[in-house]
Amino acid sequence: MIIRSFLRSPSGWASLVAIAVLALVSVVSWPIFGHAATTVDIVQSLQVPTPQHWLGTDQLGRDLLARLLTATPLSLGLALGSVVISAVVGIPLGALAAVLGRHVRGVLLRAFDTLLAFPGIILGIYACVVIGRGALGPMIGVGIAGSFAYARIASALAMSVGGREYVQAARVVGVGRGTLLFRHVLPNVADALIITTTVNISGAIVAISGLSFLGLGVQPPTSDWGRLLTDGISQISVNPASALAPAAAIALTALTFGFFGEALARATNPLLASRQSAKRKGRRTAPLSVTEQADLPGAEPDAGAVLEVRNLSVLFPGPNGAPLRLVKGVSFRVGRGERVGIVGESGSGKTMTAMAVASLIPHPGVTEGSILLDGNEIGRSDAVRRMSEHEVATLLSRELAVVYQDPMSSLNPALTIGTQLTEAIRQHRGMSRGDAVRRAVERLGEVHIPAAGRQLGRYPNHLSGGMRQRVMIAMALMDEPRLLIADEPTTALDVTIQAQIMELLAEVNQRHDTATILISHNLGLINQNSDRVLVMYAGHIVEELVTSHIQDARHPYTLALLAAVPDMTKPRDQPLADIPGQPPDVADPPPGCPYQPRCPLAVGRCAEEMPPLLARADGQRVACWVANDDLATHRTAELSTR
Ligand SMILES: Nc1ncnc2c1ncn2[C@@H]1O[C@H](COP(=O)(O)OP(=O)(O)OP(=O)(O)O)[C@@H](O)[C@H]1O
Repeated sequence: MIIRSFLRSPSGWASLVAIAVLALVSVVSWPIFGHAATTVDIVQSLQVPTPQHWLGTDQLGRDLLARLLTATPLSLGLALGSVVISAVVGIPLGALAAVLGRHVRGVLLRAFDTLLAFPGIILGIYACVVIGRGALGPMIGVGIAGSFAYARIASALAMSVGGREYVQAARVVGVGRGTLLFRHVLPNVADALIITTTVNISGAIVAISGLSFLGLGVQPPTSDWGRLLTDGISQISVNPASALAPAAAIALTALTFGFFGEALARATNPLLASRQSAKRKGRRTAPLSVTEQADLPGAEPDAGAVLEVRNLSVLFPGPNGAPLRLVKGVSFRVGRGERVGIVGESGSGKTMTAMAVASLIPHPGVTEGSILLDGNEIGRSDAVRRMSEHEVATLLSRELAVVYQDPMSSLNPALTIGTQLTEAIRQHRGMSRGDAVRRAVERLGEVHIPAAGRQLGRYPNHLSGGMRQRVMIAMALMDEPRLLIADEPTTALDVTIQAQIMELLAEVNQRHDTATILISHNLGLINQNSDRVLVMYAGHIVEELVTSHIQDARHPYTLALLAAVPDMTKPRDQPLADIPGQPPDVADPPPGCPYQPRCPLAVGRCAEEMPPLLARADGQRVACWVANDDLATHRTAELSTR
C-alpha cells in the first residue's frame, strides 16, 4: 500500500531511480573507475572534454568523470553519517524536553531555537578546528548542528501527538506505553521525521561539500564533491565542466533526497495521500440518581451506583504560581444504566469534571477528592485509594469509555478502522484476532454502519463525520463499558446527523444498560437526552434537576439557559434570548456566588458568600441564596399548614 502510493507519485519513482543510481555508482565506481581516477598522466594535463575524457582532465591528467564518480561513496557516506549523528543526538534530546517540567522544557526549547539559528557550516568549521582537517570534523560538526532541528521537531511532535484525543482514547482503553508509542505516536510523527531526515541529508551534502570546498574537509589525495569543486574552480576558465559537474552532482543529489522525503511522507500518511488525490480529482452517537451532596465524603459507597464523585476538585498552576481551582468540590452519582447530562457555558468545568473521572487530566493539572468507579476508588488521593496505578488503568479500560467531540481528532489517521476497533480488546481481554474482528463487525452493525466488514480496512479519512462518530461509539462499546462519557459528541456534526447520533446513544443505553454522562452547552439537547441534569457554572454544580421536571428549575442561571433554548413556538421575528455578561475569569473569580455579577435576582449576600448546594423536597438541589430563601419560606409555609 505504502509502496504503491509512493511509486504512483512522479517525484517518488524519479527520486527512487536517482537514489538507486547513486547507490549503484557508490558500489561500482571504484572497481570500474578507480584506476582512471588515480592514474597520473602529466601529458594529458588540463584537457577539455573529449570522447576519451567526457569531462576533461585535472592538472595531473586524471580523468575528471572518473574522479567525480569515485567521489560519490565518500560524499554520500559523510552526509548519511552526519544525519545518523543528528538523529541519534536530536531525537532523544527532543523526547526528553517533552517529558520535562514546564520551566526546564521552556529553557531547553529556547536553547534549541537559538542553536538552530546557528548555520551548520559554522559548527562544522569549529569541529574542523577542534578535530582537525579531514572527513571526520565536517561530519561530526554538521551532524551536531542538524541534531537541533531533530530535537525541536521531536519535542513538538511528542507533545502535540501525545495530547491528541486518539492517544488519550487509547490510554483510556488500556493500551500499553510501548504500543502507544509505536502504533499511535510514531506513525503519526513518522512523516515529519522522514522529511527532517531527507532535508538533513540534502543540507548535509551541501554543508560538507562546502567545508571541503573551503579546504577544511576532505584532504588530497582523497576527494569528495566539494574538494573536486575547489579544483574545478581553479580551472573554470579553461574547462567550465570541471566546476559545473561537481556543483551539479551536489545540487541534484540534494534535490533527489528532498523529493524522496516528500513522496515517502505522502505515502506513509494516508491523510496527506487522500488530500492529494482529492486535489487531483478537482474535489474540493429508570431514573437516574445523580446527587450533589455535601455529606457524601465518608459515606458508604452506593451499591447501585456506577460512579460516585465526592468533593472533586481540579487544580492547575495559575499565572502567578498560585493554583487555579477549575472544578470546585463537585459531588454527584451516576446509577447503573442512567443518563446524566452536564450543561453549562464554555469554561464552566464540564470537560474537566469528566476528564478527572476518566483519569485524563493533562499535566500539570491535579485532582483532589474521591472518585468511586463501581465502588473502587480511582481518585488521585493515595490515602484512600487501595488500587495500584496499573489496576486503576485496567479498571478504567474495561468499565469506562469516552466519545469526544471531534471524531477526526479522536481516531488515529494512520490506522485502519479495524485495527483501532480490535487493538484494545485484543490487548486487555486477550481476544483472538478472529473474535475481535467478529465483535468489531457486530458493533459496527449496532451503530448502523452499512457493510460493516468492508469498513474495517478503511482509514478514518475515508468516512464522513457522522460515520466517524458512529465508529467512535462502536469503539467505545467494544468492551461493553458500564459508563460512557460523551463530551459534546455532536458539536462537530450537522443537525440531522446530531439527531441520529443522539438516537444511537439512547439505543446503546437501552441495549447494553450503559450509564452515560452527556456533556453539552445546549440545555435543550441535554433535556431531551438525559434523565437528570447537572448545571455547572464557574467550576461549581449550581443546580441538579430531573429533566422531566425541568420546568421546576430555580437557579437564575438554569432559568437563563432555559430561556436561551430555541423554541419553535415563539414568533420568528423574536430574537433568541442570550445571557448578558461573561462567565468570570477563573484566575480572578468574584467574591460570593460566581453568577452574582450577571444575576438579575442578586441580593447583598450573593456578593459575600458562596451559597451551599441545598436539597429541595423533590430531589432537586440548588445553590442560590434567593432560591434557598424561597425554599425556607416554602418549608415554613408547609409546616404552618400542617
Ligand atoms: N489544559 C488546561 N490547562 C489549564 N486550564 C485549562 C486547561 N483546559 C481547560 N482549562 C480551563 O479550565 C476551565 C474549565 O474548562 P473545561 O474545558 O472543563 O470547560 P467546559 O465547560 O468543558 O468548556 P467547553 O464547553 O468550552 O469545553 C476553563 O477556564 C479553561 O480555560
